Amino acid sequence: MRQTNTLGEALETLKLIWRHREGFKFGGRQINQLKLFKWQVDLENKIPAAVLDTIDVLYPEGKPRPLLTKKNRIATGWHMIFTLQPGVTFSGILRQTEFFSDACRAHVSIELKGGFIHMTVHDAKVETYYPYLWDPTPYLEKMDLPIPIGYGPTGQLKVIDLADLPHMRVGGTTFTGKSNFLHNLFISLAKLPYVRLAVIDLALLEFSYSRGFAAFATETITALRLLTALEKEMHRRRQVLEAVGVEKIQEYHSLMGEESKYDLPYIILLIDEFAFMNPDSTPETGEKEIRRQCQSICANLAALARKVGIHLILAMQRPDMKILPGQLKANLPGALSFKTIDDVNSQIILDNNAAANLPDIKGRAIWQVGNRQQEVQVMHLPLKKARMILNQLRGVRDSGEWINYEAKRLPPSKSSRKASKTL
Ligand SMILES: Nc1ncnc2c1ncn2[C@@H]1O[C@H](COP(=O)(O)OP(=O)(O)OP(=O)(O)O)[C@@H](O)[C@H]1O
Repeated sequence: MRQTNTLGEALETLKLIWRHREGFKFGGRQINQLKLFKWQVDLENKIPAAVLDTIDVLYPEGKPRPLLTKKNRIATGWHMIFTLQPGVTFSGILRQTEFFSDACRAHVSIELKGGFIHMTVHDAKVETYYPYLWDPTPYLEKMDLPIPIGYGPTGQLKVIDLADLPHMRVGGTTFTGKSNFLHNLFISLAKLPYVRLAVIDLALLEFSYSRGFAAFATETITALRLLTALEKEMHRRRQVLEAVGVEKIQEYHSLMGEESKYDLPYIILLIDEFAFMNPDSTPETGEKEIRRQCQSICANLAALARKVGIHLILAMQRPDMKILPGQLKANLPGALSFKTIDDVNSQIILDNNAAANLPDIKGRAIWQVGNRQQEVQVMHLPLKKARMILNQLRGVRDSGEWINYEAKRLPPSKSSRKASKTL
């Protein structure tokens, strides 16, 4: 009988002997078929076993505990359903998510559905590199603002509709891929002819290539002017929608026809580094006031602008509670976090430690909406390629600034509208 070296080989051999019902040797020892079969089953059940062990530790014997009623192997890992016993609460289990993640060495999401606890353990592996390749066309039938987030464990590209989301927060320490993602986002949105972009680049993240295509500010004083113009535009749009008796920009577009997407385009505001708007990090009174106003307009836009088609993406390296207070965070429901330097930073962005435990892979991040999360690998878009794509878009689009925030003129001129439609 042959000697096996690896686990894979051992399992292959198992299949063979199962058919022929003979004993065989593994590592020099005679293993009986039944033992090996049990070993395979144990391996398969490693995750549910880790979850049950964690429950044993968290809910000592004799005390009420969640009871496993169903487990299924799914493409991305395991899905388990638990019944809630009297004395066990959903929020109590949710608070223990980190323990389950640690025990399974995988991301765990927990939800309450129909009175049952649904736990999903994502133990599938994510590939380490994907180049930027993005065509929004197949998504436009169902989505207004499709954006690619990254590839998940199944090798599927996670695409979301920013129009539904409606705002996002992006975190992660330096050199992990945050800027790359923002360029992904910018270029992907620039491909949509009924989108206008605004960038506040306080971190000087090389967004200067977007000048003339997007409204652009690199200092807090110009950022304040830009934000003020956007806030006015938000109020103007609310009146426009009110006048025709609709509540949301989508209803306006469907009532007034495709053409109206160019009269009332979506506006996406991208801010990096949002923490530079913290008034407490400057001693100058004048600058403090500018930052305070910037922050307050951002909070207003996050709370009120989604229905009128203005969407925010706020990126930050080291957020704190002052820069991302609970209310603002609640209004930015989509979160993408690259690796953070510690649990505290991960907690601020995601409300859990998942981003601190990410592997050291550039472009690897956690995508989270509510308590659903998944690990993704963001596509790599080198700056040179971003510049090249934008230059091609400039060729078919009006390259004049669509928003003259100094003069507070909005929305884009007729000429830019005509040019956009040819894209
Ligand atoms: N998705 C990705 N795939 C492969 N490489 C990536 C990816 N994202 C970023 N990189 C590479 O990792 C390095 C850091 O990326 P990036 O500048 O985006 O990080 P960052 O976190 O924004 O850093 P900083 O805040 O200092 O600008 C770059 O060399 C970039 O080319």
